[in-house]
Amino acid sequence: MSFLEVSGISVQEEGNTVLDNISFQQGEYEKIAIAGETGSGKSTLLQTIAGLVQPSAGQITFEGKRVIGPHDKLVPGQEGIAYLSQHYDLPQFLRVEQVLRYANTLQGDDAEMLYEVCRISHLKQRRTNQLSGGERQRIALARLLSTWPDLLLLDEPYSNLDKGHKELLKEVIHDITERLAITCILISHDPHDTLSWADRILVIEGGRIVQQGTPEQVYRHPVDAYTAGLFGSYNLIPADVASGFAGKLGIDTPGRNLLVRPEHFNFVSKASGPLAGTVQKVTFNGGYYDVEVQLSGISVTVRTQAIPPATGEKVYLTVQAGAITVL
Ligand SMILES: Nc1ncnc2c1ncn2[C@@H]1O[C@H](COP(=O)(O)OP(=O)(O)OP(=O)(O)O)[C@@H](O)[C@H]1O
Repeated sequence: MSFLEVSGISVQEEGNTVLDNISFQQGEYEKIAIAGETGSGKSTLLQTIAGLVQPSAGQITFEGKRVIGPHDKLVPGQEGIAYLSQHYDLPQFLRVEQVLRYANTLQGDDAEMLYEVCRISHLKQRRTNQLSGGERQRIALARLLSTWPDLLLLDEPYSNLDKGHKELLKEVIHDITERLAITCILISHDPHDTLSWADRILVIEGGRIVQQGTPEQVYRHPVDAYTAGLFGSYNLIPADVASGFAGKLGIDTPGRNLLVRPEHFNFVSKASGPLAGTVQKVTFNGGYYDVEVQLSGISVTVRTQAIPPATGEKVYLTVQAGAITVL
């Protein structure tokens, strides 16, 4: 029996298919991230798992029990699952300590540990209208966790946070999984949030899962340009120039589009560089440079942390072993 089993879930809203036959399983303590463009169905999927949206087909089982949708339940929601919405709400003008006390089902030490994990112990005497956005969010999270769920669903928790609050929330989420042993599913637009955190990433496009795998798999071997673009920049080598491009590297390709990440190109000496080109443009990005190189029939972007060649310079490139994805 899986901790969470999502089988063939579809959701219709106003005659449109928002989720289309979604299936996946989650093991206890497995960290799953969901990535996808705006409107692809990520929030709807979390809300369906939480029992807040009615599926038109399929079934969700959580810890061996079927999740009941809102049409079949007086008070929507599933015991043991907590959903932190992008649009959480706190009661106005109460002290934080009151908000937490009214929601709390935990005994003294457990409650204190939860507040410490959420980095809110120092805020208890504040009123809810005297808090920053990041502080409000951590209090909403602590209030939700005070029922001690087994599964926490986090819907874009990092959006609208400045760098400091974002880093603090990352520590909180780390401690929720490690110290409180609560399993999480997290949605984020930012590849830095998902690639470094997740055990597995589900990629959603138009309500369907188009790829799932470890962060390395979805980053290094995306199934298409959509998935590649969610996790960083890429060069698409069109099929008509692909065999000439790959041939120079000693690789046979089946005449399909190729995908290469900018950091997977290396500048090399003339003797060892099978791809010859001319630098068109150099962009400084802080920790690295993006160098646009015109090769025969195609322009590519090469990312380097070293001092870059100058515009107009003749350069030679190779691609790191195994870093070409055939689409
Ligand atoms: N209650 C609803 N009624 C009508 N359409 C809806 C409803 N809920 C969601 N949708 C539509 O379903 C699609 C998916 O919405 P959803 O919020 O799940 O996407 P998302 O991937 O979470 O987007 P975002 O990243 O912008 O939050 C959108 O086109 C949205 O307009």
